[in-house]
Amino acid sequence: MTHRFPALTSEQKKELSDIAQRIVANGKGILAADESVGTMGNRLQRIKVENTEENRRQFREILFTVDNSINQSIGGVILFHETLYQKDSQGKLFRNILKEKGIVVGIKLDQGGAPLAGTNKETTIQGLDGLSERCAQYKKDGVDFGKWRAVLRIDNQCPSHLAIQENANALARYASICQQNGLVPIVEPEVIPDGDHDLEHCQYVTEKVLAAVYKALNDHHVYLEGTLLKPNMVTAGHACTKKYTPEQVAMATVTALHRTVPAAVPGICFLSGGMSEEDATLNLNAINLCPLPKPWKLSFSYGRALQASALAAWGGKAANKKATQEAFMKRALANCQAAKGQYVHTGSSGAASTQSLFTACYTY
Ligand SMILES: O=P(O)(O)OC[C@@]1(O)O[C@H](CO)[C@@H](O)[C@@H]1O
Repeated sequence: MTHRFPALTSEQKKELSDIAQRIVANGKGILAADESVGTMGNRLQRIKVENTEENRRQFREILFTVDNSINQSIGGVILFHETLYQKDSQGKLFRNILKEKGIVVGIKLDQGGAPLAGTNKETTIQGLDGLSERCAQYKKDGVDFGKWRAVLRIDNQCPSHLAIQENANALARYASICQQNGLVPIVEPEVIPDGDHDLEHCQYVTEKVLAAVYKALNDHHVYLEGTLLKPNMVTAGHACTKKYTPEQVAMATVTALHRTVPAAVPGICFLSGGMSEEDATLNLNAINLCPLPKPWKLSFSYGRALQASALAAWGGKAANKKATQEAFMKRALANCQAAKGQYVHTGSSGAASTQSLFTACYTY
């Protein structure tokens, strides 16, 4: 039996649960700034900026050197490997800038998709080989949490039983390896919004996926108090003609979570999945106001929905630093309010904040 061979000591458990709780304390959420080089290239292309290491560094320097009060709304930042070792223009490591603000540093650990033969173009995620060594090195380099994104698609015969089981098992194996190395695993099974399915179908699939993930985490003896979940909100497919209110999205989302995610999990930080910045905030706010039991913190781990206005304001020009930081701060604050169910939409959002950020088949 498991209790005879404990996976973690009580000190290790305490460290993990302290880290997880710090990240989501008081309405704080996560800035997902872990775009791979290719994904960042797509973002920069839209604002006509070349995808060089220096341009990626410059944009991220602007985000990370925002006023210290950002630590009231951002508890953690997920970095890509390259960014973890980059410095600001004064020669200070980004990770130290973040830590001095009291922000927990995280790292993307998955290494992209591989096809699952015999399925309708489904994938599993790679990166388990050598993961323990990578985690150990990252921990030494000041990282306290990891992220692994599994992608599941709703389509003809999808997600298949194989894709659900395989991705759940990889997420659980990753989570176990992270915890052995002192990193809190962010477990991200994303049901992507591609397709014309309705809200009810997304809820059905999301429940199946989350139930499989928590079964696998239990099988792998993962300490749930030292994890965070990063799921999709339950929404209709991007091409669905029927539109749903934030309250309907919230009810479907919290129902799915309530049925599948144990109360031992300290926080659920949603991904934004191509929603506009404003929709991501309004939906999060409605989720926190949803009249169902909510034993976990319900917060955000947004990539696009925290950076779209900031990227548009920057446009690759150092002179736009102030406007960029203001745009970022505004979204961070709005989402922190939404994580407490206190966001009030004023109607004064900039154009960029209401634009859909959807990318078809957003796989890596
Ligand atoms: O959906 P969003 O909020 O833009 O991004 C969610 C996310 O998991 O997907 C991206 C691709 O892996 C990551 O950069 C990011 O952490």
